Amino acid sequence: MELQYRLLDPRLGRDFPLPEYATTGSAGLDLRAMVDAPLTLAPGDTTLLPTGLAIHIADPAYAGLILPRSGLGHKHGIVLGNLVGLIDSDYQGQLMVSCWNRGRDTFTVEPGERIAQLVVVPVMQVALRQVETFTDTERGEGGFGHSGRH
Ligand SMILES: O=c1ccn([C@H]2C[C@H](O)[C@@H](COP(=O)(O)OP(=O)(O)OP(=O)(O)O)O2)c(=O)[nH]1
Ligand SMILES: [Mg+2]
Repeated sequence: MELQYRLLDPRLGRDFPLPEYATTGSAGLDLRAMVDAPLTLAPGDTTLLPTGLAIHIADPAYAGLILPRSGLGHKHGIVLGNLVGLIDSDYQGQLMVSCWNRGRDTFTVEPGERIAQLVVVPVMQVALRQVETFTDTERGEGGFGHSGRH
């Protein structure tokens, strides 16, 4: 599908590549930290990073998810302050990345660095209908380890 975007930072597409799928099978588009200068993130700190990009998904049957990059998350402890960012289909503002250094070392975010990734996923909006009881299932209300560990 086509996704409309607006460039909010002139460096995108000039000094830094526009978001693109790295391979034909990639699910995510990398988002860049469009900070003016290197930004130091002490262990435990969280900062909101601009991406220089706005998207308008438009169709309520889709949403965007902002996810960590696995290399940054695993090796450097750089994940998202909100764990996962949810981008509504009617959101037209700048995509922002809540960047959390959950690691033990200081991390410096460089201008234009790929800091997170955007995945567009199908979504189903539901019609809520209140009932008094549900049709029985094998699981019923069992959860949270109810089926054991192994
Ligand atoms: O990582 C994120 C998460 C959200 N957003 C934007 C897009 C999203 O559509 C909007 C609202 O997000 P959400 O509904 O998760 O936040 P909220 O705290 O409920 O804010 P609101 O009251 O604006 O819905 O903020 C981002 O840019 N980055
Ligand atoms: Mg909300």
